[in-house]
Amino acid sequence: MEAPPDNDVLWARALHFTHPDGSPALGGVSLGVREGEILAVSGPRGSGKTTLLSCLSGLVPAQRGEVWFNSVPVHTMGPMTRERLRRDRFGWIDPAPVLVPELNVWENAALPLMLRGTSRRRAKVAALEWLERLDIGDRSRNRPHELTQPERQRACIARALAPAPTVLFADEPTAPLHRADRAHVLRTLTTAARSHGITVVLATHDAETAALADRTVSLLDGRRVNTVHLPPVEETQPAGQGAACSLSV
Ligand SMILES: Nc1ncnc2c1ncn2[C@@H]1O[C@H](COP(=O)(O)OP(=O)(O)OP(=O)(O)O)[C@@H](O)[C@H]1O
Repeated sequence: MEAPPDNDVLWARALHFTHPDGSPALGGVSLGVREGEILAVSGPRGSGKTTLLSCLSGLVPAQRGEVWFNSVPVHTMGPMTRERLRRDRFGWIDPAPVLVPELNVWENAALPLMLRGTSRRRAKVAALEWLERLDIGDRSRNRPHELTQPERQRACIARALAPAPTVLFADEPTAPLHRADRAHVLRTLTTAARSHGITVVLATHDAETAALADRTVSLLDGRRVNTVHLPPVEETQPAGQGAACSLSV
């Protein structure tokens, strides 16, 4: 078995994934992510970005191929070990905000820290700090249903950053935000990642978002291609349809 390079925090080789209904999603994707790097995974809708992040993070095991985290094989781990790895070392941001409705905003943001064993008091301090940075400190005592969708997404981003994960998987993290909010939240996210040495794997079909990354890996139909030219997200229309793109393989 080929060993991953030492300076890659994540390394994947020949990942294949087919969904249970037979839909092919990844057709042999290999990549490396360096420590502290912000890597964009770009491609039009349905190109396999979410599936790739799910396999890299150990959320779902690829049917074929290898994933290594800090030179430890993830592809041979059992479900409990993968779960612990995700809880202790990884963060995840979904394209749509999902919060626990019974908890207020700071309790939601503090949850991953408390699951790692941090005291409630220290977790609260960290959660409030990140909520402030994301401009929703004044909503910290509200329940999720009292927030707007963009505010809920900011809370999810604070929740992902508060534990300073080794790797943050961000799947279209600014999808529910307005254009003006998007730039601010992305800047906060990338600045936080750089100052805390957090490695980010950022799935996006938006060229402007991908431009903030150190490097971009492009996907098309579950395979890596050299370039996918994506329009800024405002030019994609009508909503819900695949982004127009041109590619060079
Ligand atoms: N749960 C599922 N069951 C069956 N097929 C799926 C499922 N999720 C995704 N797919 C299919 O797998 C392929 C890759 O999807 P994936 O969501 O990984 O792409 P994506 O680039 O993240 O797209 P999007 O930007 O729309 O989220 C697509 O053909 C998609 O239709």
